[in-house]
Amino acid sequence: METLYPRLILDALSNVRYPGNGKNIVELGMVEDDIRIDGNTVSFSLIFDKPTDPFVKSLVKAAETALTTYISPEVDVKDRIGVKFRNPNPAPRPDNPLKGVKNIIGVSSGKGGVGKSTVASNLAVALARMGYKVGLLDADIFGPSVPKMFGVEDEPIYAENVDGREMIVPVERYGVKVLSIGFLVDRNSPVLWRGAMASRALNQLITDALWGELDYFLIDMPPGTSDIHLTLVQTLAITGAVIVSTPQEVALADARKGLAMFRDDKVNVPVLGIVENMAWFTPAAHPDERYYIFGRDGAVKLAEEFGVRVLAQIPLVGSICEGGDSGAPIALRDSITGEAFMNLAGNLVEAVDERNRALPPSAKVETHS
Ligand SMILES: Nc1ncnc2c1ncn2[C@@H]1O[C@H](COP(=O)(O)OP(=O)(O)OP(=O)(O)O)[C@@H](O)[C@H]1O
Repeated sequence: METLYPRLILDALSNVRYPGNGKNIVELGMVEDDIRIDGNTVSFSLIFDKPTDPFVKSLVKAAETALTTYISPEVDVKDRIGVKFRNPNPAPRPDNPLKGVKNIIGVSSGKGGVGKSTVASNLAVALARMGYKVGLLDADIFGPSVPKMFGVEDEPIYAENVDGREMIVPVERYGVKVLSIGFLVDRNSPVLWRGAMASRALNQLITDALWGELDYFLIDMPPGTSDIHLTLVQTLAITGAVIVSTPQEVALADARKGLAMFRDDKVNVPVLGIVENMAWFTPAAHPDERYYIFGRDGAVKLAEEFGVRVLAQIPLVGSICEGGDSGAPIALRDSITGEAFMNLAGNLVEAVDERNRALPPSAKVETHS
């Protein structure tokens, strides 16, 4: 066998490619400058970014094989390749950034404009009226309407220094702690740009905000299925999802996609139930009459199909819309409609209790970078 020298070793190792980017381990700087040669015996180290690199074992094996194949089968390198990591202890992501929060509920819809924010806002107020500690995060980048529904659009947002970290203080209204993506991302900027900004801004609203102790943390999610949903399930262990739909066919078709997304193996968020909004129209002058203008019981049938609860049927009434516009959700009032949202809150509490008894806590969705 010819005499070994470092260049020969490096030339042989340049045949080993890092899976994924196709570059060889020498040009990637993965071969440490510690090659030792003693007769036929060769030892050196390979440097990986982090211990979680999935290719550590296979690349060590490939490097051994490269030396015995391209130089000589007599090269003695087996079990002599060390492994080092540039970031041996990557800062662990906080497992649950909301330590004091018991239940995280995503309020979602397949289609825009079905009343998801109205339901989320009234549900939050109703839970607070029942005595629970409630937070509401408006994550709907396409139409952040929670600030308007709570009348806090022009409220200044303060930060408080906690242990050297600037923490955002949620606005408190009607017993609910509220923050909205609309506070951070300019509502007049184009949707595309907002999308790019949104994931970071959302993370900030979750991890850099003083949510404190909460029984229920509601998230008004964007309609449909999007990157924002992925960001949320990766940042938070969501207890369960509530799907809002009208009885209309097009809304139901989209709600079905939303249900499938939450149930997907990779997302795996339990669906707590469906809220049928605008279930019927009741004119103010004829409170006993019901007109099924968007169809009848569509969401109820969808719930049956997927084996989930109907958490509430909310009628289409002028006072719900007025409540939203005036910044005072209808659930604050003791009216028939206010009562509908109190019932929804009661049913949700039951569904969450049942879910927590039957299933282990949700886990965040892990992805490989
Ligand atoms: N049950 C209801 N009765 C009367 N008006 C309603 C009802 N539900 C929602 N609305 C009104 O419908 C409009 C849309 O509601 P909302 O903003 O809650 O929908 P959304 O699904 O969150 O929409 P987006 O996807 O744009 O965020 C609002 O003006 C709201 O006041």
